This record gives sequence, C-alpha cells and structure tokens, in this order.
Amino acid sequence: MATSSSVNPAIGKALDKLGLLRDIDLVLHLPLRYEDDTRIVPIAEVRDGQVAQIEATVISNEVQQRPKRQLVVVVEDTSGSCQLRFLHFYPSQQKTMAPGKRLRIQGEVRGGFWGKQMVHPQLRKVEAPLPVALTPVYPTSKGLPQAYLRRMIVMALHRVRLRETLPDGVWQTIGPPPILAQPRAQAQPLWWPLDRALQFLHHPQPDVAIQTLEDHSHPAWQRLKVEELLAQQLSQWRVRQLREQFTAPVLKPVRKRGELALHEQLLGLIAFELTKAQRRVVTEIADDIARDVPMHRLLQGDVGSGKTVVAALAACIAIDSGWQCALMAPTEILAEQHFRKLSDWLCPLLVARGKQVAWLAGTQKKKQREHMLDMVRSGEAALVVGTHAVIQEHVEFDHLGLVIIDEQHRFGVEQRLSLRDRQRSKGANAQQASTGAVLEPHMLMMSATPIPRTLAMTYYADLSVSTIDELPPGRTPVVTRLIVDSRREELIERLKHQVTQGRQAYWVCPLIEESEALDLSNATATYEDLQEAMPHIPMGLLHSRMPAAQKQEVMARFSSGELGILVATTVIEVGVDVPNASLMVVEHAERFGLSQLHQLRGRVGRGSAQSACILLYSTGESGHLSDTAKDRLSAMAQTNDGFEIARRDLEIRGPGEFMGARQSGAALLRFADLETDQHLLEWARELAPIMLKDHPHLAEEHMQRWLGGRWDYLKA
Ligand SMILES: Nc1ncnc2c1ncn2[C@@H]1O[C@H](COP(=O)(O)OP(=O)(O)OP(=O)(O)O)[C@@H](O)[C@H]1O
Repeated sequence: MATSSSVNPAIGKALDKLGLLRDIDLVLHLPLRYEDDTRIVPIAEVRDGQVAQIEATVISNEVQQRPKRQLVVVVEDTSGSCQLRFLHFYPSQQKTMAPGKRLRIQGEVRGGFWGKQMVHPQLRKVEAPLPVALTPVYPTSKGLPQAYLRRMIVMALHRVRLRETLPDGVWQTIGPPPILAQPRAQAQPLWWPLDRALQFLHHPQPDVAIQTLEDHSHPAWQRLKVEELLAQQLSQWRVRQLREQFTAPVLKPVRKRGELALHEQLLGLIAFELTKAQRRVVTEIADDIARDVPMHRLLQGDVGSGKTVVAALAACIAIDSGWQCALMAPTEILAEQHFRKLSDWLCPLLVARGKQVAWLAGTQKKKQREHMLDMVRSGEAALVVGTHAVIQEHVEFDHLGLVIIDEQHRFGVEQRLSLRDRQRSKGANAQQASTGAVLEPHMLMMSATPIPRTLAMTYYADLSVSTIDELPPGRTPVVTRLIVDSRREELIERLKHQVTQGRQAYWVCPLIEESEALDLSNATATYEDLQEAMPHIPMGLLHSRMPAAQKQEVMARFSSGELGILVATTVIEVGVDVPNASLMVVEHAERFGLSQLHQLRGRVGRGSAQSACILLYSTGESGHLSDTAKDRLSAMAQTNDGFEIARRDLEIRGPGEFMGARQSGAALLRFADLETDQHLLEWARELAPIMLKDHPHLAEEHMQRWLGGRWDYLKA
C-alpha cells in the first residue's frame, strides 16, 4: 500500500521524510519510548517529572490574565489535588472542565510552588476502557501528529503479513543465533517469532521491565536486530554476487624464457626488501587479478606502512599482462607524488617496452593534456596517474585492466560508483570489440585510515580486505607531546635548535585566512611570525589556494632538503612522503579529528631518525578543553597504532560520523549497534551467503522487507 498517496499533503510529506511508504515500513517504525496509560495513579503517588494518568474531579476552573491569559483548572482525587494549565484553549474546553466533572487526565507532572501541576495535559473520557498495553511514542516529524501515526501503525500491523524469512533448520547449519547464548534475564522465551516480537514492541504488556525495551536488550529487540543486520549483510553479499557476474581481464604475466617479469624487475630495483605483510598482500592481490572475476579489494595499512610499492607491483602485473592501469589520488599533491615515485621506478623499465607513464590533472596546460590523452587513447601510456581528471568524460582508455584509488574514502560512495560504472564501459571497449564480452577492470582501493573490523564487516562486506599490519623495519616510533599554546616561544626556540642541526619540520595550521569568528591561526600569518622568529632558517609555505606549479615547487624544495621548515595547512595530510622530515608541530590540535591528527603525525617517522609530533593546543576563553578534544589528544599521546586510533575514533564519534556523510550507507542501521551487537552481526554475516545460495526467495523477501526503497544505497 502506498500509504502517503491517500493522506493529506502535509502528512504525506512527513511520511516520505520518515521513509514510511509501505505498511511494512510503518510496522518497522518502532517506538522511542512508552507511556503507561494502563493504570490510574493516585495524585499523591505521582513523582515530580513522571508522565502519569490520574482520574480526578474538577474543583475550580478560571481564566487568569497574569502572567498571560490562561485557563487554570484545579482537580482533586481522594489522595490530593493537582493544577492544570492551558495557555491556549477553546471555550468548549472550559465546559468540558466545568466544576464537578470527573476526568481522566494524562501528562507530565511537575511539583511547583503551587503544588502539583500539569501543563496542557491530555483529557480522556472516564468511561473509556483502560488500555491493556503500554502506549508507544514514535519518532515523528513536523505535520505528522503522534496520535495519527499511532493509528496508522495499528492499521498496518493488522494488514501486514509477517512471514518468517529465516530458513527452517538454519540453526543446524550455522548454530543458533547468539541471543540464545545470553544469560536468561527473565521468564521470557529468548527467541521470538518475528510477528510476535513486532506486535510486542509496538504494544508491550505493562509488566515488562521497561528498561530492557528502552536499551534494546529485550529478546524481542534482539530478534529485530538480527533481522536488520541480516538484511544489511544480504544486500552486501548480493552486490558482491552481482559484481562477480561480470568478467574481468585475467592479469597474469606471461614470462618469456630468460626474462624477468616486470614486477620482478621492480623488486630488483627498489632499495629495500618487502616486509612480510607487504609480500602477503601482494600475493592476495595477484591471486585476485589472475581470476576473470573483477577484484574489489581494499588495501589498508597504517600511515607509512608502504602501500605505494604494493600498488606499483600490482600495476606491473597488469601492464605485463598487456593491460593499462590507472591510479587516482584525491589531491594534486598526492597524485603528483605518486607520479614522481612511480615514474622513477617504472619509466626506465617501461621505456624498454615502448611504453610510458602519463600524468593527468585539472591544472595541466592544454597542450600537455592533449598529448597525455593521446597516449592514454593509443595505449602507449601503460600507467596513468592523476587526480579526478582521470575519470573525466573525455579520457578514453585503450584497454584499462586495473584501477587503483588511493584514499578511496575521500572520493565518496557515489563518486566511487560512478567511477566504476564508467570504467566498466571504458574497460569494455577494446576487448568487447574482439571477444564480444563485457570486461570490467579490477579495482584496488587503498586507505591509510584503517577501518575497525566491525565497520569493515558492516559497510564493506562486499569488499575483500588486505591489511598491511607491519611497518618497514628500522622505524622508531614517533614521540607525541601535548604542549599548551602559552609555551609556544619555548617550542620555537627548541625547533630552531633542532632545524639548525639539520632536521626538517612541518608546522601545520588549520585555516589559511584570518577568521574572526574562529580565531584560528592562519598559515600565512604563522609563516610570517616563524620567519621573523627564525630569520636564518629557509622556510616554505604551502596551502590549497596556491597555484599548482607553486605548490609543486615548494614541495620539491622541501623534499630535497633545501627548506628547513614547511608551514602548511592540511594539504599535507595524506600521503606526503619526505623521510628526512622528523618533526611535526600541529597548531590548534584540539580542532582536528583523531584520524586527521594520526594522518598528520604519519608524515614524520618515515625515516630512521627519531621523530616527534608536538600537538600544540589552546584552551581558548573557557580555559579548558572540551571532553572530546581531551579524549582525542590523550588518545594521540597514548598510542601510535592506527588501528587502535581508529577504534577510539569510532568510540568518540560513533559509526555514522566516523564514516562521514559521504558513506551514506551508514544511515542504514537503525536498531543494531555495532559495538554491542557485534556477535549478532557475525552470525548474520555467516548466514547471509548461505541464505542467498540455498534460499534465494527468502533472501529476496527479507531484503525487500527491510530495505524496500532504500535499496539504491546498497549498490556499492
Ligand atoms: N619494506 C620497506 N622497507 C623499507 N622502506 C619501505 C618499505 N616499504 C616502503 N618503504 C618506504 O616507506 C615510506 C612509506 O611508504 P609509502 O609512502 O608507500 O607509505 P604509505 O603506506 O603509502 O603511507 P601513507 O598512507 O602515509 O602515504 C616510503 O619512503 C617507502 O619508500
């Protein structure tokens, strides 16, 4: 039933906004809390702040003018009296509440100077039978009155047919849901049939421990959470299955006799040995792309763990198999850095095979861009590195086999999807012509923001994950210090000393222009101040509004060691790699997010020198830090481990914010909580693929029930 079509426009709008389009949506719209109208409470027993229902007789009824025109009614039962106040009222209400009338009254009771009082209580007929269940209070929206919504839900509950979608006998296969392993807190069955659980949650019996409903620990709630998590896992697995129906090019180098494969040549060229973790993830990727099923893999590794060389090796395998590879980064600085590094490594090897590395960025000169585009089109460019420019409409690949996206979470779900769809058709071109098959390129996404396991399971269930959980040898952990801004001068003196000894430092500021409202230091002013304080130290300034060429020049001078200090905004946050830089000062550290601070800190400690990160914080006018700022800064001081940081970040911010608005799928879980319901999530994760394989109709029905119109979100 399209509920919103038969109701007035304001209500229809509110229903749309709440996503209540079908009967089942209404049935799955569960109460926030409950009111107990099942009993009458004597006035004397009502506590301050309690929402209670009383039955009393009107003693007096008068319109007072002070402090504002209002109707004041005094009622009384055998235990005490209570005053009712109405700031807006109709003359008819005065009649309803004429002295001597007996009323049933419900509202929040406050104890004031004049004794007990209710403002705008609800009035009911005394003859009406008392409800037998608690009264639900639903989340609602402007234009949709609570009472109306309640009625709609009651009707929907009547109409809807709630068939169980969990396959019979499933417990024999994967074991019972972990709800059953919990201690039995009450004399209730632990596993509830779905329809009973829903009926109960809308209209629970008054003898229930209300706390277990409000904290969602009641078995009926647990049942609902299992259902929700299962729907989410099913949809993720389905996306994976759909993807696996596409065919991808088999990327497996054919080694000629006596010749090393390209990736082997690269390994011989780089100055270091791969870590065990790097070797493992390279194998995982190589195994994946050697299949004709499109890879969809997330490569995660802490800052500085050495993801770039892994990407380069994957690119080598693709190129060696006769396919092009594209690598995209979210900022020009990062893309440029990848371009330089990959060109250094690969150009000498590629030139011998008549191939090139191409560069594509928005700020490129037209002539250079045309030249690059030609190389990409003709296939001469075996590797294409760049920013978003790589996915522009006019970029035509000859035979794209592998797409690598760095810092994929910065691109956002929609962009990532459109990118893949576009690549899907692009990658198809060449091969389609010869074989008739639609080929989709393999995708490797890299991230230096490790995703905690629960989140990865929930939001990336359709991704395979490779983790570099080891740093290259010889790194000394970065020492982190928190220093209050009033000790700035002292810090500058120490910095001056260190830089004179040959060390290099970053000084990071939050904004580039003076903002009166926020009173943040700006990079330009800080640059000038620091220059004044340390006139003999060569210094550079880097911010996002500088022309690209200038940015590149400053970065190059810092990389070569010519500049001692680089004052920058967060443009250096991801991926910047200058191993000699060993000092990092973050100004107004209290304003940065935890992951961002960890990323910034990751810019140092990339060489063998002992590195330090100074988090300079300011307590502002209040003289103290907010609790969350305190939590973030102390987490930074306590650990260098990116996974632990990610876990704390999740704890401080909650999953929605952690993933950011860009990960719109985050809004999908309404009832389950990733922290407390991890055991249920794991069960659902195990069940989902079995259900899709053995009970596809039930799986479909289950997803329809839960996701309905929101299915679009999941086409990740
Ligand atoms: N196995 C290794 N042994 C020694 N040094 C390595 C090794 N792997 C990578 N490196 C070096 O470590 C530094 C960091 O590597 P890389 O830039 O690839 O890290 P990353 O994982 O991309 O980090 P970030 O996310 O911070 O950019 C580079 O200078 C790289 O050359």
